[in-house]
Amino acid sequence: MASLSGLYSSSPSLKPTKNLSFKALPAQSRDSFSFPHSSRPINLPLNLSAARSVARDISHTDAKKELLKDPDALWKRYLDWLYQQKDLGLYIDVSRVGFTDEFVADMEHRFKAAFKAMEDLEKGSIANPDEGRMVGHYWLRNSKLAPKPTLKTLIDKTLDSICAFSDDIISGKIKPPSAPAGRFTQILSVGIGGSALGPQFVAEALAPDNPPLKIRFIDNTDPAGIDHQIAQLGPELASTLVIVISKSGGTPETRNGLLEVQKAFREAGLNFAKQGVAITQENSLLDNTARMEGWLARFPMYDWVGGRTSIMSAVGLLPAALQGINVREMLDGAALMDEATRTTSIKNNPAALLAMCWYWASGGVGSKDMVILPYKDSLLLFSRYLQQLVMESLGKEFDLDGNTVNQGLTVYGNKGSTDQHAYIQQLREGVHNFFATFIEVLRDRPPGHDWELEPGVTCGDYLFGMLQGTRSALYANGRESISVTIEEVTPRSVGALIALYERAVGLYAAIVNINAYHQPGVEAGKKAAAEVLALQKRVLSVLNEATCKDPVEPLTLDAIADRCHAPEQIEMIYKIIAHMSANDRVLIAEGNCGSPRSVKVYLGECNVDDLYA
Ligand SMILES: O=P(O)(O)OC[C@H]1O[C@](O)(CO)[C@@H](O)[C@@H]1O
Repeated sequence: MASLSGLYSSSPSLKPTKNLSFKALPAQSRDSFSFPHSSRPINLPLNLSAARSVARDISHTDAKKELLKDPDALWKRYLDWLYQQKDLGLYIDVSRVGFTDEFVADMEHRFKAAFKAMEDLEKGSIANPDEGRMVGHYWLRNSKLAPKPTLKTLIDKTLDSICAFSDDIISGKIKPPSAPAGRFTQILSVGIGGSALGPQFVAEALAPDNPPLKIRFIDNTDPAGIDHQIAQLGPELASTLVIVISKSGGTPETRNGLLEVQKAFREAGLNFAKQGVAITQENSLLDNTARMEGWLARFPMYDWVGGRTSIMSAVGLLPAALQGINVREMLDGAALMDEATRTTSIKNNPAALLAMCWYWASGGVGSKDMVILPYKDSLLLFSRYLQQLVMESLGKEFDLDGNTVNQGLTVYGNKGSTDQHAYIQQLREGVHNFFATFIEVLRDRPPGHDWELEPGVTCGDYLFGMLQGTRSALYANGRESISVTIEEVTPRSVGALIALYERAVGLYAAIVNINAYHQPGVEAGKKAAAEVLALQKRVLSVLNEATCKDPVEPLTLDAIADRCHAPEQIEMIYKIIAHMSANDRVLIAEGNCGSPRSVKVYLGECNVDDLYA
């Protein structure tokens, strides 16, 4: 299983033939809302080296105490640093982060190079040197930026074809072959990592209550999870559009999800190909499979777009469009934010502001975690989305010069005020190893739906109060926070939020001198998983041989490891046998499972074909 070739063929690779037991192993009005800018900085006596100190705690600084004692000074700091992007109705408040003027001056210097690197990236430089790739997600929302006319055409044509296809699906012009309703009603999205998190976030944030097609996801190789999704579809499988998403086209979890779904289609007497859509790079295994099997449609992923920044490619746009989400608005929001984040002054660049605060709060070495707290249910998955964007981009062992740096920035969070009843206790009073980002949404409900549940107070006022209260309570105890405010959750604001964080990650990576666009660490786990499955095949083959003897020769774990030429893998062999046993596979184990050395194993029956395979 070390090689991924043949992944998309549907022949089962392991052929257990009989069950056995080796049981029980322990198992407002937008126009009227604007903030003024003041230009009076507050001098906080903290410096860059203090920022780099892991143990730094602003509650112990005189400056912090001064600010707390002096609401006017804090208000001035607020006004001085408040960022607003009027067209997007987006605001960023960094006043509750304790950076100093000296720190900002030092950062201005560092950001010069970062802005230049970003400019070069947008012009098509090989910004991902380890993989020799350009990094072009910014072109997706402004194709004029693409460094070659052919790329521009490709981006534009793909967007047009996504919109046309989804219109045809929604209108029923393209019908499922055997659905009584005559229209596709469901989407089953199969993909993992960047090929799932973006579509999941967008669906949760933006899908209308009654979308033209409802979406569900298979984003793992958990058989029970897959069964659950298929079972939930029930007879609607016949009107389900299955979108298989994989940039590489060779990710095992996605391959497995596809094979499981194809099996369900066969069992239901349905023709999968007529309901299958692939989003992948040209000529990938998935692409070739889809082409050869004659799937309903194929959409391209590009070499120059990374999985975790693929939300504005077909990966995010097709599922969104099919749910009735205005994808062009989402792209416009992102494009506007891209423009805003090209400014080369930190104070006027929202992404640079974020990156600077991350650097300050985490000492530029990830010494504090970033807790993302959107106070809006529909933004629940934002922190999960950002987890991959930030951690897969910034979590790197080496810098661009080959020095060991073990960089990163840990991201977690769910939503407020829900989390106030879970872990905010520790954030306020416990170990001081984080900084918070509040995401505030001004509009509580669509106009005309609000009511006062007590005189002068709405449900949304409570949510607002909880956010502001938590922000104040954290600050009063020396815990720093950033607040990002949007007016409403719309395709534009969601596009803008995504673009904001994409740019912040890119800038931060540049100031700490790492490659944000590769993920070498993920490969080690994938390789090791492939090795485990290869070992399992060897174990089965060895056991089969012993089972085919007359009389059957039960084997100890040592004997199995020996015959697999893998004595150093005895623990893994034990785990493989235990796992197969727990799943009623063909093993017969004698002895005491609790004491592995006493166990002897053989198969339920000899498979002669496998002997000569
Ligand atoms: O889209 P693919 O190629 O299936 O990859 C899925 C995910 O796997 C990763 O490569 C990490 O395993 C992510 O970067 C990516 O988003």
